[in-house]
Amino acid sequence: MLTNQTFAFIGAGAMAEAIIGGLIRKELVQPDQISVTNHSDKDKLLRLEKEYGIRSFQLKKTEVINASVIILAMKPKHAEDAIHSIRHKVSNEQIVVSVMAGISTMYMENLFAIHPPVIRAMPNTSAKVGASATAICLGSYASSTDGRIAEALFRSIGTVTELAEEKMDAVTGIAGSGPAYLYYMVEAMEHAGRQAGLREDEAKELIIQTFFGAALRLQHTEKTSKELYKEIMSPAGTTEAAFDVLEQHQVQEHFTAAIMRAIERSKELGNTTATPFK
Ligand SMILES: NC(=O)C1=CN([C@@H]2O[C@H](COP(=O)(O)OP(=O)(O)OC[C@H]3O[C@@H](n4cnc5c(N)ncnc54)[C@H](O)[C@@H]3O)[C@@H](O)[C@H]2O)C=CC1
Ligand SMILES: O=C(O)[C@@H]1CCC=N1
Repeated sequence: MLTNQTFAFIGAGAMAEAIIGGLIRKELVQPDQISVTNHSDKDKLLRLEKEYGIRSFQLKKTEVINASVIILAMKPKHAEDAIHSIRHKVSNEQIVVSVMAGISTMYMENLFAIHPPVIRAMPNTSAKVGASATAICLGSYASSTDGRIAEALFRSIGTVTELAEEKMDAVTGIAGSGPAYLYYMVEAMEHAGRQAGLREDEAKELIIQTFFGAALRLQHTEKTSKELYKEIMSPAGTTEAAFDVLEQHQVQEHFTAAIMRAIERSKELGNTTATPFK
């Protein structure tokens, strides 16, 4: 499904690179199927060309963007400017895939001069190692074939769930931002390891396997998350001692509130009013 497609990334930041890196690593897409541009950082484009063997291009010099799939990977606040700058370079035969947090398919559709199929996606940076949890939803002009192409793109870098658009903000707060919460917890484990005398490399190996093991266990059991952590707690043991501190500081309540704030922020990012193309 991907062998006949070509991909142009508009935006060459962390997320674009994670997707490009993942695609190339899986070898389902060849480097010559991928091109990339950004706003102004030529050095970054040169590095991407060198590291991944892909091609970079300048929007100004290009009439129609030369790709069957165009991936919008700029910050949400740049969505309007970016779409304005490409709207005459896109045809209805090209699929526009956006990974921007909060930005709705209708908002993007209104900014184009024509009606290209638009697909909103929310991947995460684990794409780089082929393990993103991505959700996608289809805009009003996207056909099921367009959806299958987008699904194949993201399936090559992890799992894909197709959802109703109103669920995309929840996905963004949980899975888009999700790896950051886990890395923050890893950082806490690293701090504790250091304080307790573990070398950095020793701690790292233990922490990574602990995360891997917990994820695998979760995947292969019917037990709830509560049952799983209760299973680890011996009466008056070490885990219970740790949970006493977590509960004393209401860590879970605060964590839930933090994730709800991310979901709310995704909605806020989408609450921009753009000037529709006339
Ligand atoms: N970083 C992450 O973990 C995730 C990010 N996203 C979404 O991906 C998008 C990009 O995020 P990051 O890669 O983190 O941002 P970033 O700031 O690292 O990269 C943004 C890129 O867009 C380019 N850009 C801005 N305006 C442009 C224009 N008019 N034309 C061409 N290029 C333009 C910039 O030059 C830069 O290369 C955001 O909308 C974000 O919501 C989605 C899921 C996860
Ligand atoms: O922080 C952000 O806005 C982006 C969206 C999801 C992950 N990173």
